[in-house]
Amino acid sequence: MAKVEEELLFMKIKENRLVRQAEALIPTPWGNFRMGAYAEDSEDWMPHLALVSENCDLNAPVLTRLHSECITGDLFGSKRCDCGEQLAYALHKAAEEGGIVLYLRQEGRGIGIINKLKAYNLQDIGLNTIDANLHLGFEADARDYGIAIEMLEDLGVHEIKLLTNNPDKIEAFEDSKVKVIKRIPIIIEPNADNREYLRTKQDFMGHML
Ligand SMILES: Nc1nc2c(ncn2[C@@H]2O[C@H](COP(=O)(O)OP(=O)(O)OP(=O)(O)O)[C@@H](O)[C@H]2O)c(=O)[nH]1
Ligand SMILES: [Zn+2]
Repeated sequence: MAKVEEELLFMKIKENRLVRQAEALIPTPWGNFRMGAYAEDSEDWMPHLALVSENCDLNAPVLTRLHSECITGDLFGSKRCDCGEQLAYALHKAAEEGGIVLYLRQEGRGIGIINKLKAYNLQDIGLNTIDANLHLGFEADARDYGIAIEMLEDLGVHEIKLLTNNPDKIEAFEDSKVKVIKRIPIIIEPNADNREYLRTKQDFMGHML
């Protein structure tokens, strides 16, 4: 690609920033949150969501969770992973001490629900969560956390206490204006169905479990 074309493309990418399209008060079992929906355009049906608890001080270091969508775990309580319980815990902590839960539309570590279901079938015949992704022609983890940084910048957050066990999420903030001043673990008791999955995250993805 010619240099000028490259620069134009770069400018275009930079222009396509997420915009808070709408927001509203959402009372939950854990407490009241303001939910903001972020997308590049208002027709987007899958915007990323920011849930900011009503007691959140955006000027202080904010307890923050980056939660990637997992419809099987978050909505239907699938025991194949720890997502549903992690989401409930994050909302509870955010409501308790003031905080933000970013609900990122990166289902299946960025491969989408159709491919995640295919990956589950491969796991049922012996592949682990990483190899199943690779077998389908994807990266082990196809997520990009730049969206989360954009959302936090929009909210005026400068420092966060990140609720995670995933080193990639911490690394994603290294060159950003938003600084991770602390990591808070989010450990869910394993069950018979997710024990192997959690072990793979620990042994091969560097998760601090
Ligand atoms: N491709 C694929 N995705 C999975 C599988 N199990 C869970 N997921 C997805 O993994 C993602 C879990 O992400 P997060 O809840 O952000 O957590 P994490 O990356 O494990 O890191 P933590 O912050 O430590 O919880 C969700 O998008 C799930 O849909 C699997 O076996 N295969
Ligand atoms: Zn899950």
